[in-house]
Formats: sequence, structure tokens, C-alpha cells
Amino acid sequence: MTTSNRILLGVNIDHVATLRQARGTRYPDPVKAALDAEEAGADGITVHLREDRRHIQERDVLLLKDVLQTRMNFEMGVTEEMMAFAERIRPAHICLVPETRQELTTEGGLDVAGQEARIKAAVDRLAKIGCEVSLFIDADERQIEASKRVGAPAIELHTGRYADAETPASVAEELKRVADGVAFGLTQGLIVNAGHGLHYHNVEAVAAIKGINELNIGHALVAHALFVGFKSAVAEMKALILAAAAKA
Ligand SMILES: CC(=O)[C@@H](O)[C@H](O)COP(=O)(O)O
Ligand SMILES: NCC(=O)COP(=O)(O)O
Repeated sequence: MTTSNRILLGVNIDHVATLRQARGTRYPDPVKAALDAEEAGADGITVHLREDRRHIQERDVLLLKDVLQTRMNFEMGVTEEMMAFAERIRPAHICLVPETRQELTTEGGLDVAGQEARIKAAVDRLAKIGCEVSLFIDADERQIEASKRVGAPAIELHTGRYADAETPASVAEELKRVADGVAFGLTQGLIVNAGHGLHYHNVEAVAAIKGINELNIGHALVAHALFVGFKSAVAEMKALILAAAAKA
């Protein structure tokens, strides 16, 4: 069981690409953002190639594969198109996520328990090309147990409900749900990551949960970068989470 306070920061650059796609320009380039993030202390770079290509494009993923000094965490839906693309580019890490074309953002976790055979086939297929697969799931024991059964070495707990909670009681309840999920995941021998909707004002409590391997953060970093620059935004976030983890 991992109980060290070392916690990694995966920087999600999707929404740098959102700004580029809004006008169909060549800027801002998410590849430049990734390199700046690495210089500022990112431990990895996360990208989500959505079926509708609303932000990240194949071009971004192919370039990142060649230039990253850290590692790519490639988020994808479980579709034949994405499986074939992953086999072509062979990222070090793949996170399987649920995807609905019309959603504003990833609304819930992958229902691993409800489709074990399909997810196991995907995990097995990706393991054959050397990818470490994680499953983006809700902090729910049933989903965590199913993730273990399908052979995924890692899970990423969806922190969106915590981020969206509005009252002190619901924030505390959602934080506890995440903390319990982390503890349960560790008892199952899984690597436990977390992310979604984390920002400068809510990240510390999550970073203080013992045993989390990595936090994946994107939207808030890109938003803050408008005012302070990408490197400073990443460095500030990294300092916050390391300080919170060290204090815990
Ligand atoms: C899976 C996840 O939580 C994020 O990567 C998120 O999908 C970012 O992209 P969207 O904001 O397009 O959902
Ligand atoms: N998997 C979560 C992620 O990569 C970042 O999500 P967000 O910070 O953009 O909400």
C-alpha cells in the first residue's frame, strides 16, 4: 500500500486546444503549453482525444509523443477508432473514460461494473502494447472492485462531484467519498489517481488525502494561465499540492 506523501501533477492541456479550435487558428499551441508545463514541474501531460475532436487533435497527440520529456496520459473513450489509434501511437499511460458527444465535460465515471467483459477486453488489448491502463471511475466500491477484476493496474477517481458541491456539508460528504475511494483502491492493490474540476481553491483537501499517486488538472490551470502565464500557473498549482500533501 502506498502511503507516501509524494503526489504527482498531471497537467491536462485540452483547453489550450479549446481556445485554438474556437477560431481554427494555429495558436495557442497545446504542444508549447505541454513543454512549458514540463519546465514548470509537471510530472506528466494529459490529453483527451474526444470523438468529436472539440479540442485535442490527432496532430497534437502525434507531436506530443515525440517531444514530451515526461510521459503522456492519453484519455480516450472505449471505441474501435480510439483503440486502433492507441495501438498506433502506444502512449505510456491510457485512461479509459466515458464519453457522450453532447456533454459539456465528462459527467460521470466509466461504468466498469456494468460492462466488465468489454472493459476487460480493452484493458487486455492495451496491455499487450505495453500501456499502463487506468479507468476513470466514480469513487464507488462496486466500480473499484470491478476495475480490479478487469485487470487495470490503476484507477482515476472522478472528483467532479466534490468540485461541484456547494454547501460545507456536501463538500465534506463528497471529499469523504473520494478519501474512502482512495483507501479502498489501495486495499485492492491499485494505483489511485484523481481529477476533474480541481482548482486553486479546492485542491488542497484532495492533495492531503494519503495515498493518491497523481492529480490530473486542466481547466483551472488554463484559466489561471491567462493572467499569470502557463509556467507560473503550473508552478503555483504544484507548490499548493506539494505543501498540502506535506502537511497531511
Ligand atoms: C476525463 C476528464 O475528466 C478530463 O480529461 C476531461 O474530459 C477534460 O476534457 P473535457 O473538459 O472535454 O471533458
Ligand atoms: N481527468 C481529469 C483531467 O484530466 C482534468 O480535468 P479538468 O481539471 O480539466 O476538469
